[in-house]
Amino acid sequence: MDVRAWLPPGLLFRYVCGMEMFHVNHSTLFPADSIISANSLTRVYPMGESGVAGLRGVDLRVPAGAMVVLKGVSGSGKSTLLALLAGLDRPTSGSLRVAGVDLVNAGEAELTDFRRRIVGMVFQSFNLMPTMNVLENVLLPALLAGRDERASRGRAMELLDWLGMAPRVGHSPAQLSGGEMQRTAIARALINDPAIILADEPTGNLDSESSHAVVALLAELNRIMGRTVIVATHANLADPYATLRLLLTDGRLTQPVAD
Ligand SMILES: Nc1ncnc2c1ncn2[C@@H]1O[C@H](COP(=O)(O)OP(=O)(O)OP(=O)(O)O)[C@@H](O)[C@H]1O
Repeated sequence: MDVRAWLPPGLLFRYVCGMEMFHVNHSTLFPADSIISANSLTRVYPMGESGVAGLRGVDLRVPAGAMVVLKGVSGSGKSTLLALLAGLDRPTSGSLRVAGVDLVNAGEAELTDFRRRIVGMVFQSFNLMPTMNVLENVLLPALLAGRDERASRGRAMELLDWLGMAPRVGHSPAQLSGGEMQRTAIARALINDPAIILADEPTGNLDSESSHAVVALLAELNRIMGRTVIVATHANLADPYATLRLLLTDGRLTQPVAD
């Protein structure tokens, strides 16, 4: 599905022609190197005597500007890997560099800064703040990052407008459909202009039409706006857009397929 069929009329022109908020092509910021590189990455969750292995030695290179589709059955380690890439969790052993940041040795302040500026996350369960309206949810990461409120409000409105959410900015999450909640979450993920979008089962709670729209949107963020996108999913919807397909099996990467 082409996102153009889904974008509100009139917005496509501004979007394709380069709105001010999408002027950075991040693939040019990390030209020579992989934006993600991991060696022997492991994560063992403390439990019982031996612990539970979430990842068992993952080697990974992701070129800047890639559209990665990460698959694997339930429990294979997809969420574990995304949490490490997002700096939400630390590996037990191995090395991990994302956008030039050493996520194994980074201090807490550097990690917080990394989470705020480098990555944007989209979750299956949306994770919107129920007491905040749509605009406030989108603004939150910008305010936490210490950005100018007035400028951020303008950017949030542009993003929400682009995502067809302008009529809903004052609504609370409980008043939204699943697709609208996910579009709000995508706007929130983009507010700090991250180089990398990490999406963990972003269509898991959506109907078929909204699922297609969200996947197409992520693909457009990759293709037109140069974001590196990693989508963990059971579904096949994102496959046609992938430039790199990865399969996790029991905590190990198997069958990396580059197009
Ligand atoms: N906090 C935790 N404590 C203990 N074990 C965990 C924890 N999180 C994940 N695991 C275990 O690590 C392994 C990988 O889990 P993970 O959630 O990464 O898989 P997944 O592929 O994302 O699964 P799903 O598709 O169901 O979300 C599983 O065996 C899981 O039980």
